[in-house]
Amino acid sequence: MMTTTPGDVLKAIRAQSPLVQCITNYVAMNVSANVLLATGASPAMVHASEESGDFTAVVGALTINIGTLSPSWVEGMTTAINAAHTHSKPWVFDPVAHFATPYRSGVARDILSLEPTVIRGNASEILALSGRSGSGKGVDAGDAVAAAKDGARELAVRYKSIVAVTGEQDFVTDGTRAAHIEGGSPFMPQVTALGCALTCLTGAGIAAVEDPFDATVGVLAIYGAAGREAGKTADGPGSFAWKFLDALNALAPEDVSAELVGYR
Ligand SMILES: Nc1ncnc2c1ncn2[C@@H]1O[C@H](COP(=O)(O)OP(=O)(O)O)[C@@H](O)[C@H]1O
Ligand SMILES: Cc1ncsc1CCOP(=O)(O)O
Ligand SMILES: [Mg+2]
Repeated sequence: MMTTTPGDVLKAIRAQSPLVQCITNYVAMNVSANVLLATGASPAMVHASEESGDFTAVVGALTINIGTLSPSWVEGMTTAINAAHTHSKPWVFDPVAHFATPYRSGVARDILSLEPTVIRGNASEILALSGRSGSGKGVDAGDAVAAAKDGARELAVRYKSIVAVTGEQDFVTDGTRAAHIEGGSPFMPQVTALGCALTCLTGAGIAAVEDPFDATVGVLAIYGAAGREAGKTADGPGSFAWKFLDALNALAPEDVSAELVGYR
């Protein structure tokens, strides 16, 4: 049984409103900030190396996303991750399309070697990160979550991380424990940067709750529940996007745990 339920994670985020430093990408900045605010957390997009490490010292958690990379951003990321280690702050890594170019792959490897608290990616990203071949198309997944489970377990052990693989049904593991999370909506992959925003929200979870495994499972369940709710009345990706923010905001803690279908 989980010591901290997904409903507890939602309550903790709302009660503490943790400050989350999101070093994300140009596409995801606005939607990620809105997702954090709607859920009850406090986002800040601070990425310049001149200040990123100083900022990490005062946040609840840091999130790193390589969606729109450049050398100056990588410097900002590295500075922030080093500060996270110095100040014992948990951090999340989102390896967006890391297999797409040699530059991206190299940066992802370097970041991974710093042992993120949580790695969150779609099935194609996690498959490729574990050294298996997949069929990702840029930032979009082309593989099923089930295909990435073995790789996720291996990555979790190798990097001492929690690994979250998302898709139609999500999978989370720390190498020993594992959970499956349902919910969401087929509109979710049709709205850009909802995965990136989930990575930022995972930062809020690990800032608010002690156990990063329970925190990650809880955040995925919150997302799944809000996605399911918004999908009930959405007419397409456009109305889904705003209904999803409203659903995150309106979510009741007692309605979150239904998304959690397997935990051991
Ligand atoms: N077909 C689907 N049905 C329901 N939920 C989905 C589906 N595809 C993705 N999701 C949800 O969308 C969110 C983002 O996941 P995903 O699309 O895998 O990330 P990314 O945008 O990084 O590729 C997750 O909460 C996931 O559960
Ligand atoms: C379209 C795009 N291009 C570079 S980053 C990005 C956003 C990807 O967002 P997500 O991984 O959440 O689909
Ligand atoms: Mg993504």
